[in-house]
Amino acid sequence: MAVIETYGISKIYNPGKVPVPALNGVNLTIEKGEFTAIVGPSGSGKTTLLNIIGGLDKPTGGKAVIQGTELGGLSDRELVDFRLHHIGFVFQSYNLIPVLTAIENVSFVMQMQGRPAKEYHQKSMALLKEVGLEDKIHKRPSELSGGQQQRVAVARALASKPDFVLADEPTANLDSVSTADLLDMMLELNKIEDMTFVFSTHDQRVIERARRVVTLVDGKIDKDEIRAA
Ligand SMILES: Nc1ncnc2c1ncn2[C@@H]1O[C@H](COP(=O)(O)OP(=O)(O)OP(=O)(O)O)[C@@H](O)[C@H]1O
Repeated sequence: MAVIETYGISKIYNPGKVPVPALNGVNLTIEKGEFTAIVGPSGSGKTTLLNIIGGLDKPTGGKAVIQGTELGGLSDRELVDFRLHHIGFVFQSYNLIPVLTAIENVSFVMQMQGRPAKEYHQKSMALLKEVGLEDKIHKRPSELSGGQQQRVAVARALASKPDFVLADEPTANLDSVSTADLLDMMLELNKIEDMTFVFSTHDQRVIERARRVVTLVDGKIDKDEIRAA
């Protein structure tokens, strides 16, 4: 079963009198274990598509199916619960909780899922080790570099044992060394854990390392390239 399927997704924003078309008939299937970049010019619909796949926004037409569940068939409450258990989110601005330490930020999702304290503490330690931050577990976000904060964000995304990780411009605020390190880490998690990653990016160095590159132009898929591993 595919992890992500979209069928004829369209999205028209209606902020004022003039409707703004953002997506126009997007059909996309992403299988488990893919490492896919969504690219395209500014305004081509990348964030809108990721928000719809992540159940953060609803399409005007068409449907998004995640691991066999059609998101449009869920109530708002069910959708919140579905996101918590099925999708890991990474944002360009990291979105860590400032007053919590690295380990508390990672544990938070598992606490919300109602997992026992012992389990989430051990799991958070293991995840922070996996992203190379075992010596920073008690640091708050303000005490970490941008690259380190984004590593915590990836560890947090993985904590929910998601079906896939969705990342909107994850390297937008990182320097080139941190970008390369983050990509190495994501590729390693992809290889070792078969974790599916879908991310939007403008960064050519990130695009070069994707295994599949889906290009959006004016809200439509213009190109879909699969690269040899
Ligand atoms: N909340 C909104 N209200 C109105 N129009 C919006 C809204 N969000 C996005 N749009 C419009 O929808 C279109 C697609 O925007 P989107 O942010 O998905 O593109 P993008 O490819 O992610 O762009 P960027 O690379 O600049 O982040 C654009 O024309 C944008 O102005």
